Amino acid sequence: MTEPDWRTQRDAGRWHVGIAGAGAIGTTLAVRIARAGHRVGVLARGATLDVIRQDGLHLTDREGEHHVRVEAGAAGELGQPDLLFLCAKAQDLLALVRSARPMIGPDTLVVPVVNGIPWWYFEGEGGRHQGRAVRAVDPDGALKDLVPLDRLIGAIAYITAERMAPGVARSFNPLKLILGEIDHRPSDRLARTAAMLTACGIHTQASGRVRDPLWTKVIANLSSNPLSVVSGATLQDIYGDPSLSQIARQMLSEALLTAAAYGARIELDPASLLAMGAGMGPVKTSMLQDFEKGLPLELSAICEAVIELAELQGLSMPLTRNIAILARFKSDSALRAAAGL
Ligand SMILES: NC(=O)C1=CN([C@@H]2O[C@H](COP(=O)(O)OP(=O)(O)OC[C@H]3O[C@@H](n4cnc5c(N)ncnc54)[C@H](OP(=O)(O)O)[C@@H]3O)[C@@H](O)[C@H]2O)C=CC1
Ligand SMILES: CC(C)(CO)C(=O)C(=O)O
Repeated sequence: MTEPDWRTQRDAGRWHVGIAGAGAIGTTLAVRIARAGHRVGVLARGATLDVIRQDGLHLTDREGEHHVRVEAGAAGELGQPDLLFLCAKAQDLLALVRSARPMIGPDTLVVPVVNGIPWWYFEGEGGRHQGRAVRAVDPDGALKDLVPLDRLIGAIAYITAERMAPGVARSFNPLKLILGEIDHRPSDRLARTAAMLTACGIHTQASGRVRDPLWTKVIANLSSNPLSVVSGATLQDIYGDPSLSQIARQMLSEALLTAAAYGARIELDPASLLAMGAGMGPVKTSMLQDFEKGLPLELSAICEAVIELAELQGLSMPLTRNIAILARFKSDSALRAAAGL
């Protein structure tokens, strides 16, 4: 994979950063980056766009309350930035990328900040499935066609952000990102991007093995998110209640076996992960929160893609599959009922 010409003057200068999707994560990133003096353009739609145009973006974080004015509009109004973050739920990503496509210029780095297994998982990894699509998240290969691979940077977000209203977010934990080239090579563009974001207060680590933290995050999400929807339980019960934690432990084992089959190095052992989860207290997972708000769930990227990857290795994830089916059924029924069907 060749690296496109990467203009070195960005190193010291003002970056042009695009944010597509102005929800919790997009607003948090946009505010921190704009506050640091970079040019930020936000692709938004509907009421969110109206509010951003009128009132700008608001973020409350550990450093206080911040308000910024940014460019906002449709892709055609925002130019082609140096760096474009894609910040949507997995099931909305394709529509977002279609809208944002004109923003991807010959020098634009594209960073999807989306939980779960990404569509590019098998790109640049050189394994026996090299180039294969992940059907659960990119059934027709449309994402692969729309985002040039040589512009793509993988990302894992360790951020907890909440969208309070259109254009308004809050985030009270440290803002952490892990970025990595999808073919795991070190690169200047990765180092410079990480340095720029860190200087904005988003502590960004450049990883030479981006699929390792990706699996770690997926495993945490997979062992708790669908189970939280099925049971209505908080993290403290999922990982701490004697019966529920048995299910979480078994799902954790299934996911760890799959990750190991792909050569992932997971830093956390199951006991520490369970203890950490139980210690998080009566916190609702993001998926349970989405379910309670009547929103679609990120089951395709967090569960179904992992089961697909397991099957490619001849592994089955029986408990995970059943919990995912139950969560999917519960979500689809609720969405149908809300639509009067
Ligand atoms: N929030 C968090 O703490 C964390 C989230 N993540 C992951 O990050 C990703 C983003 O999550 P989050 O920011 O919370 O999600 P939100 O639902 O808060 O934000 C998504 C945003 O994307 C916008 N959007 C979706 N489709 C389009 C489209 N076609 N055109 C324009 N805008 C669009 C939505 O627009 P509209 O305003 O119109 O609804 C919304 O503003 C998810 O995968 C999530 O799991 C990862 C770590 C932590
Ligand atoms: C808190 C945690 C890790 C639980 O899976 C999470 O990321 C989520 O709620 O989506």
